Amino acid sequence: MKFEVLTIFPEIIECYIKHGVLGKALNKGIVEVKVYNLRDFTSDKHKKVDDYPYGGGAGMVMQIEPFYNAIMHLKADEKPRKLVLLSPQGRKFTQKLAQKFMEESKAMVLICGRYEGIDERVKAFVDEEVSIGDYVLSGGELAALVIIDSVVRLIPGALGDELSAVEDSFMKGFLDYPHYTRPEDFKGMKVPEVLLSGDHKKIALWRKRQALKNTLKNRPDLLKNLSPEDMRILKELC
Ligand SMILES: COc1cccc(Cn2ccc3ccc(-c4cc(N)[nH]n4)cc32)c1
Repeated sequence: MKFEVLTIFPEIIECYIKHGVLGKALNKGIVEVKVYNLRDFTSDKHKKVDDYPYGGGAGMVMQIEPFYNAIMHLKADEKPRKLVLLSPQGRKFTQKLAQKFMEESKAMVLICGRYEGIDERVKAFVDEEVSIGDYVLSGGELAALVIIDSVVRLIPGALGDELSAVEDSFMKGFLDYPHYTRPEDFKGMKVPEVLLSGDHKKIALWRKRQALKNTLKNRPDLLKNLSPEDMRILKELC
């Protein structure tokens, strides 16, 4: 899968993708990430990318021309790609949308604005406008990295442990269970006995109960379409 990122801060993307799961996926050739500096698609000597908003108001707005020139440059190879604009006003990004992007797109262009946003006319050239949450970031780069990271984790072979992607919380419709590792006793804080029992059936049940308990407490909105068994466990918790 190929990601092409349009930004005025390429170093934000380049620094992050070298590490962790993404770094391994890049080294395996499962993923390719190309970053384009929008300033390279300007036509003035100052490489200007923003201007004052028509109609007045605080801050600056990013001009359409660099985005248009960059998008046309990418489209010149006539290969299919999904163009995604990051924005606080976009469609909410979820694990389900990450799965959809992974399944449907061989290549994605992630368009990152800055300042108070970008000229509305850029939206005529994109397929999706996506928000990663109900809060305002300083630009689209972090949102682009969230999308790249969560989509890459779903690509078969990317994690090296197929179970991880499948087991990831949200895939099952509720939050994750608690995790523990050595030491067994840290300043009197002990690992739950059941996890030391070796009884895999008991451990699986304990983990399911804990996951449902966590979900009921922090994200009851996720508790939809539960299986009869999960519903039974949930009722015991209430
Ligand atoms: C457009 O409305 C804005 C109003 C005030 C500031 C900003 C800053 N900003 C610029 C480009 C940009 C791209 C994405 C995001 C963003 C995405 C999510 N989920 N939160 N924030 C924020 C961005 C934008």
